Amino acid sequence: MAVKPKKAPIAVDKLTETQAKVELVRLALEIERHNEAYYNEDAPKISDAAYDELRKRSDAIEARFPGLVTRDSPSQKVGAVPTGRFAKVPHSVPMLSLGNAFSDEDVTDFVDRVRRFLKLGEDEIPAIVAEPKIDGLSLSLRYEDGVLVRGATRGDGSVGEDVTANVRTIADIPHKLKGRNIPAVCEIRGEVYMLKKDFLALNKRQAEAEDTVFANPRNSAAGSLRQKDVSVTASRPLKFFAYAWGEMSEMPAKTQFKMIEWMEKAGFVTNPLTTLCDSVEGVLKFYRKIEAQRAKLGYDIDGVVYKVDRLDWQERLGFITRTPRWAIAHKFAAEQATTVLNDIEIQVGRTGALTPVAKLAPVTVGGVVVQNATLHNEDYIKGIGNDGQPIREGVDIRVGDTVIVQRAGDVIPQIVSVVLDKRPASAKPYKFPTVCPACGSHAVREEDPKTGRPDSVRRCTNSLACPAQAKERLKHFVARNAFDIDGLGEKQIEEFFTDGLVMSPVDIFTLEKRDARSQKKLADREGFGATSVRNLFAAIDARRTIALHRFIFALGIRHVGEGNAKLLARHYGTVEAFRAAMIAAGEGPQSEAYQDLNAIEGVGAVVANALVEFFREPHSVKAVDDLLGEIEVQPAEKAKTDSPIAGKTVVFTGSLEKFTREEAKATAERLGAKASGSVSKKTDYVVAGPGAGSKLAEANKLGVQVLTEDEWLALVGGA
Ligand SMILES: NC(=O)c1ccc[n+]([C@@H]2O[C@H](COP(=O)([O-])OP(=O)(O)OC[C@H]3O[C@@H](n4cnc5c(N)ncnc54)[C@H](O)[C@@H]3O)[C@@H](O)[C@H]2O)c1
Ligand SMILES: [Zn+2]
Repeated sequence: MAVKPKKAPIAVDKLTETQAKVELVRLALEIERHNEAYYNEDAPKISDAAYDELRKRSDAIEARFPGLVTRDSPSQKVGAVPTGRFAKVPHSVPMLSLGNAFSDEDVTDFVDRVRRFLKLGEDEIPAIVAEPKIDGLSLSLRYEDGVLVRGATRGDGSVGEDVTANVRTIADIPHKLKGRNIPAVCEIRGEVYMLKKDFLALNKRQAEAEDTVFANPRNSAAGSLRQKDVSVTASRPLKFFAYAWGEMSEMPAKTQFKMIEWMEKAGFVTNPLTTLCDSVEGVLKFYRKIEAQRAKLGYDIDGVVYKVDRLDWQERLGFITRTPRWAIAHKFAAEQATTVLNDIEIQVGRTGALTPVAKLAPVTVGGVVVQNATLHNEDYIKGIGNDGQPIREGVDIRVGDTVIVQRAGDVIPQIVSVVLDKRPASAKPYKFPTVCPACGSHAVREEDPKTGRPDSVRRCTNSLACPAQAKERLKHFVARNAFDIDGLGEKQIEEFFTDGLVMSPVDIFTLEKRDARSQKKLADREGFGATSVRNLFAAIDARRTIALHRFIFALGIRHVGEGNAKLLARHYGTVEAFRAAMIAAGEGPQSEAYQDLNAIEGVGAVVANALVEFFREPHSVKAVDDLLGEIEVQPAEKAKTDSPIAGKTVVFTGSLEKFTREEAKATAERLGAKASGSVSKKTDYVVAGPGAGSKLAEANKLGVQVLTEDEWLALVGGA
């Protein structure tokens, strides 16, 4: 792909009014495009820092030519207009953004502005509440008579999306407010976020199942909350901090700080770092303390928010278009650094995917030395995103390039841009290999049946004999959620595989026998000893009995992640039934076995085809059978087919009091029913607890049978 070197933009103070007008329109369109990707698709195309640059330029031009500001200007708007995916909810009190401070001086200016506006005397110091700025998405929760009735996203500030059902699955969010004297109407606002460790684990599971992986915890939280299928949201580890409010029929307190204390009493989780400060020095001290703790906090924050404590003063200060005058966000500097790309290395994964990794000249980014960065795939290097649209403005990445690396939280470092001015004349576009570096077989990009475009991933076609794939499959086999053998991790597999000791899963279980006969004892190896070998054999023996779902997951079949493995285990019950069904399904899509497999709720054609493909291969079946000769697979508890609710679809709604939603769903599934998040004509029962709203109404409209919690318990036999 030809790369047009970018022209440096004209400095703001050199623009003519006509140029400024054109530039503002161009910037507005570009910002709008990024807003759409960020807020509505949860998949930003550029870094936050690059986005903020666009906005800063737009703001600077507007500051020079105030006559050019229009109602459509980015400086006048919040977020993005919601998509049609969810019902729309007008906010009775708008949900705004925050002004930014980037330096200590900006903070001093903010406090001075507040003082001037309020005409405070020299000795009158406005107390300020400092709160970490959680990097998630804001949410408004409406309680009527203490009962949660609606959850809505910010949207464009005046209209948000109705995510009530999704919100009810978040454990931090009370369905009922605690305490007496709860105002009749309370709108509590705060941030939905995901812990960094939960985000990493989720991405790992998503990658294993070849499902969407998220760029950072914020996108992951936003993408998880904004799901049409509520059970998907329920399965995601979302959390919530309360820090603000919208419509309140009465105010329970007179200051910001006391309001937060009240929210905590009412049953919300509030951020424990929140601090009441009495001077500019105080807030700046807090800022530095939080900045130092940032990497150690369990969640991502992108700054500190300062708010005037007295609510009567907040009221007087009011708003300027999209931001309050009584608050400001003091942002942290982006965790970016410039370095040189020395090489691109291709790694071959368990399913044959060729993944390029950037080898960087070591550089410290946000306190951590970075030497590798992900390059995702071939198109990414060329400057093309997953949707076929340009990324980094279409600039490709070449060995020898000077690049800007970004590390957000614990996320794998990424290359956000290339410094074209520093590109060596000799740098050539990267040629992605078309053969596997591990085995020399052809590596191809299959066509994605959904889009008709080539899949973004190039794969080695030699799935059986490719040593790289075999080794990665073994690593997967012993992983934590698979066989999880103590003392046999990636490092040992790497070693045993290279030495020909363990080439296939069964070899793990014959290791002790073979070692007894061998001249070269394991105990004599570097780094091993009699005790560690004894422990290793004991750990292997402990796994000779394994749960069916772990066994299925351990096989490392494409698209079969932990969730699917559980569904399959529950459906087939025993390893014999599973094996027989998979082989029978290989007879073709018309076969009864295939139809049965494809009909398992949550499985679908992609997974079914991957399973069939695996079991069609005699070598895979042999590997499975060899393994079964050495181990015992425990049967799974099969979903019942003779229960009164077998085959029915059930929806739980309202704040359940006799059991948790998770329990109720598990019971339903165990008894062979499907728990769904939304009511339709296909719903058989709606189980409604107190405060049930739109779903109950929908059920009544469609004539779906509605049960109380007690009636449900009677139906399932108190199970
Ligand atoms: N990369 C991209 O393409 C892209 C596109 C759009 C926006 N963005 C990023 O989004 C941000 C701008 O978006 P914004 O308008 O939502 O503003 P913002 O994130 O800068 O500030 C407002 C938000 O802060 C949040 N917040 C967290 N803790 C808070 C607290 N204690 N008190 C009050 N609010 C708190 C709220 O959700 C609130 O809506 C920037 O960081 C920008 O870089 C990036
Ligand atoms: Zn290969």
